[in-house]
Order: sequence, then C-alpha cells, then structure tokens
Amino acid sequence: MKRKPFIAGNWKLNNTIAEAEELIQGLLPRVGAVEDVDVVVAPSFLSLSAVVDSARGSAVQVYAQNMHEKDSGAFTGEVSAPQLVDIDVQGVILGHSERRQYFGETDRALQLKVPRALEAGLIPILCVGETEEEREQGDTERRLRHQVQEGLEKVPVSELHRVVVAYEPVWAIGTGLAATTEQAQETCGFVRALVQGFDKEAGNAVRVLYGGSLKPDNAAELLSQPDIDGALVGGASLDAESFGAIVKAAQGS
Ligand SMILES: O=C[C@H](O)COP(=O)(O)O
Repeated sequence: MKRKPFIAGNWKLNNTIAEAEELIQGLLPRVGAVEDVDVVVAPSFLSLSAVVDSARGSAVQVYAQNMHEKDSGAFTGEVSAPQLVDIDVQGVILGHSERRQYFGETDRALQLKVPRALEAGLIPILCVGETEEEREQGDTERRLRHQVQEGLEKVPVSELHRVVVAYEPVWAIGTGLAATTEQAQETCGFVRALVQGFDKEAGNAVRVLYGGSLKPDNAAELLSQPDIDGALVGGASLDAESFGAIVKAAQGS
C-alpha cells in the first residue's frame, strides 16, 4: 500500500520566537510548496502562534510537542487540545521519550491523550521506543507492544488510520548513533503489525516513522524501507538546509 511520506521536525526546547520565525522563513522556500510529503514542524508552545502565522498558506503543518488530556481545569502549566485548535495547530507529538523519561508521562495518560487529540481534530504522533537496556535484555518487543497497545486502546477503529506512530529507540536519540537500516525496518514493521492487530486495514494505512539521529546522509536509505514512512527529526530539523534535504530524500522514497 502506498502511504504518503511524513517528515516531522521536533524543535524541542530550542529557539526564541524570533529564532523560530527565522527558521520557518528559511524552511518555506525549501519545503513550503511540497505536496507529495506531509511536512510538519513542532516548535515550543511559545512560538506556535508565530510559526502558524508564518506557515499559513504553505504546505507546512504546525504541531505541538505535548498536550494535556483534559480540555480545561486546575492543571497548572498545561495546554489543552481545544487551545491548540484555537490557534490553528494541526497535530501534536505525544509520549516522546523525553516526556516519558523526564516528566513522568505514562502509558495511562497517553491512553487518554491520543483519542482526545483525534476528537479535537488534531493528528497525534504517538512516540514509542525501547531504552538501550531493554534492547540488550531482549525486551524491545514487549516494551513496544505495551506502549502501542496502551496508546491506541481507546482509539475508535474508524479513527485509527489517522494516527501516526513514531518508533524512536531511546538510545539513538541525539546520540549520533542511528539504528541500522535493518533494525529500523524490522522494528517499524513490528510496530505496524501491532496496529494491524487492532485492525488490518488501519495498520496498512498508518504512517510509521523512524526517529533517532536521522540526518541528510542516512535519510534516503532509512526512508526507502517498506515499513518506514517518514521520520521524526530532532537535531537536524533545527537547520533549514538539513531539514530540506531530509524532505527531499522522502520525496524520492
Ligand atoms: O523527536 C525527535 C527525536 O527525539 C530524534 O532526535 P534526534 O534526531 O536529535 O536524534
């Protein structure tokens, strides 16, 4: 099945508003008119509005890096799905390993966040991945099964195809040590099979991304794999030329 490639840049905790504007202005001439790849940038909350305004009318979509599962209430410091929709954000990264590792994000919370994002009209990118220790102990599949099953459990089958799943081995994030092409393909294939376990057609339609030290020089090979439909890019998304080169690699994949 032909799936539309999907390249997302996670800007993480980087850039002032002025720097974010500079980055999107650098990206627009490179990727602003790309129609055959879904191109996404995810700035920090404070820069979201500015980047949404700059990207308006282009093909670049703007996502948030997190959201709370409740729409409103006494949840100091949080941001909700309706608030993101209100400023024309189109999707949200959920369950990134840094949120799991440093901010106590749980599979239980994700079980609520993923369907809430969909209901609100946002595309969720559900992030999953094993630590180095889990891989060494042969626990990768068990960990991924748990993360995918909890994360998608409350998503209606009719909505499942809209979810994007990002496989990011924690040991490959920001380390310069990407998974090998074989490891990435095999594990993304396993993730797809887990989604197919909910619904065969949805599993065929879902975009599965690879993330972890993906750069312009390894992008084409990773993106050419049958079960890798795109990438969640950290470091290399902070440079317009690098990110542009990765989108180009996806166009040829
Ligand atoms: O969200 C993106 C990933 O954490 C990958 O980050 P990285 O490309 O800097 O390794």
